[in-house]
Amino acid sequence: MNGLGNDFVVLDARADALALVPDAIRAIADRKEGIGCDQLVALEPSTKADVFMRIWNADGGEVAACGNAARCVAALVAAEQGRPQVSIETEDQVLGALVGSDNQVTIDMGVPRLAWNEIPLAEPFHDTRRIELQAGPIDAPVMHSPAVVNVGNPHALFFVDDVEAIDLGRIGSMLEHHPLFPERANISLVQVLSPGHLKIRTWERGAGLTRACGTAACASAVAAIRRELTGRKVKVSLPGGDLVIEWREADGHVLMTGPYALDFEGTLPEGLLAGAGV
Ligand SMILES: N[C@@H](CCC[C@H](N)C(=O)O)C(=O)O
Repeated sequence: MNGLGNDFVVLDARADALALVPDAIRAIADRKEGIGCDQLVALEPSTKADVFMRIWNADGGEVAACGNAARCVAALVAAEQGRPQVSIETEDQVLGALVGSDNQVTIDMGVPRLAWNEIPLAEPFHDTRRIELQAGPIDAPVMHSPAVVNVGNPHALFFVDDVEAIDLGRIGSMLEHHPLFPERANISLVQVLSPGHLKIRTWERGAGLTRACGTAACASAVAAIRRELTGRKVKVSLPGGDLVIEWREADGHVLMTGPYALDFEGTLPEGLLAGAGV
């Protein structure tokens, strides 16, 4: 499946438990030898929600949130259950979802975490709207003072004049592994096009440059709203398409709305996992 080009292999492990080791995940995610995806997702039984969604990045590391995959999984479960409202448990929280008849899915991503130790950062910062971090030559940093937000996973958001002018592919890994981020971080460039419209590009932790990152869109909107650059509802344009993000005033929840797509349905090719330790 994919959400705006952020692609996933979704495995149904509800009847038969899966024991995937990182080598197996990397083998499936490999774009040359395997199926190829940004994230691998397993559907598991849940006692708290309609389904449990386990998520691994292409590098084999397990993570607690994936906005685009949540829309895809919500659409699958809603079709199975024959109702538009479903819930998804993750390692982080239970997400509510509403699947529309127009291919659009809204996910309630919960309340963003903003304190330095919730991101987490390696050292205290009182104001996470802007933290001290410079990227580029010391005397002329091209990127500096990112906002940081956790929406189930850690994000650093660099506000820039033009997201296309920076070679994110070159500096993304270095920023992802910056010592300020003890759990590493997803790195985004954010451009304010208008008070209702952001444009972003994201280097994903454990996956690299992506066509779209749902949690990055949520984190970017939260950061822009905290800096009073936009209203509480914004369109976020990503290389793969658009999402609408609302940070609801009443309860502080972030709502993400966007499409999903089913690319292919079948079984894993035989031999793909041979020698991968499954
Ligand atoms: N593609 C996802 C985010 C996947 C996890 C992320 N790379 C992390 O390590 O936290 C999305 O759409 O949110």
